[in-house]
Amino acid sequence: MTATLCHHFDAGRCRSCSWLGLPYDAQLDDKQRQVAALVGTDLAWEAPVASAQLGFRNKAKMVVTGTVDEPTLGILDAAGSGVDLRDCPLHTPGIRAALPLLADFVRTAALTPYDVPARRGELKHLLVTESPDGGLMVRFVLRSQEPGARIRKHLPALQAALPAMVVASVNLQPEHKAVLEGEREIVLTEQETLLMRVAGLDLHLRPQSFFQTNTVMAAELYERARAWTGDLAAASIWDLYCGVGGFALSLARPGVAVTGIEVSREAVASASLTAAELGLSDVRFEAGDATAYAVRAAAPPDLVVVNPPRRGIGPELSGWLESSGVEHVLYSSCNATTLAADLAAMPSLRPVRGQLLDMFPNTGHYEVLTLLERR
Ligand SMILES: C[S@@+](CC[C@H](N)C(=O)[O-])C[C@H]1O[C@@H](n2cnc3c(N)ncnc32)[C@H](O)[C@@H]1O
Repeated sequence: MTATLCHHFDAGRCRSCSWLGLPYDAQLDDKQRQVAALVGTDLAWEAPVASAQLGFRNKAKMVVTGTVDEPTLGILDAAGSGVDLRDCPLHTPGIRAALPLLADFVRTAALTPYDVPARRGELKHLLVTESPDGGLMVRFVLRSQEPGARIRKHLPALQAALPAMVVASVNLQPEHKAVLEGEREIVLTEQETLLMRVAGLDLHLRPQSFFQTNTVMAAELYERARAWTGDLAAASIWDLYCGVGGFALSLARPGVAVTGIEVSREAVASASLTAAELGLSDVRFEAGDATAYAVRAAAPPDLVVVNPPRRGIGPELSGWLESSGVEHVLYSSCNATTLAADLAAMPSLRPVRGQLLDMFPNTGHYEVLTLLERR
């Protein structure tokens, strides 16, 4: 077999990048064919936006296994054993440089890796996010607070070795189940948010808030949202599933009422902080369910942006959009199959413009932005 860009893939240790064996141009062509087949061929498709094939992933979600002296940072294989992927080439350079130092910290602070079958140990995951300017947010997902004092004690030494780490926190995930993180977060640093400079905005990101995993593609997405909707003369905009407010804040203009709705309170707090810093008094964010907000609203806005998780917006919200009278919808989707199902439930809203953005190179996944117009 021809060598790919990743020695873990070639050795069969990690197959997460299942398309790595395909040349990058062929990956993009296949994705474009697939999205056109699902969403339609009678709209104006713009050329796909290519990503860097490596070094693009701004978030590492490392399962920690092994022992205190020899921790493994990576994934679990089919047999449940840890596979060390601390040099995964998808991660941004700052994350790659930080992971060996964090492995050293596991030893120094004596953080026993969690042993899934034995249900013993403390440190479950290390979650690391890098901002475009090289700042790092490091989160220790623990079973209990037991190692908390040791983390605090040794944190100054870690900060000295890793000055890019501007936010550090502990997340408590006491349950024995396959979820990445729990509800309780304890921020250990004075700084509580990572500043993500994207598309000319300084977006605050608190722990427990979603951010697009490919910062360059996120910027492309928000810039397109601005360009595609700039001449729609919308006086009111909703950004449903708004996260830390990337779309809402990109579309904010004096005199335009923008409302962002998002289920994560931490993301809403992040977005509200950015809006306040920018002095945007017409922009507000609210924690809640996107569908519930829409169906209870007194009147629909002129433009709705939706950017749901992989499951899509579902029949209730698409049914509401169909009958709402909303003139334009900007739908950003990471799953063209659920996008196609949602579009089928909104026959009065016709896709007029579409573009694939390669948020997830080397896999079959991608982001697709579509502008829908009422017929
Ligand atoms: C794909 S992310 C998009 C975030 C944001 N638009 C961005 O550009 O970063 C989907 C977001 O939907 C939120 N979410 C999930 N279910 C939700 C619901 N029922 N109502 C509102 N927000 C929800 C998630 O917390 C997440 O922040």
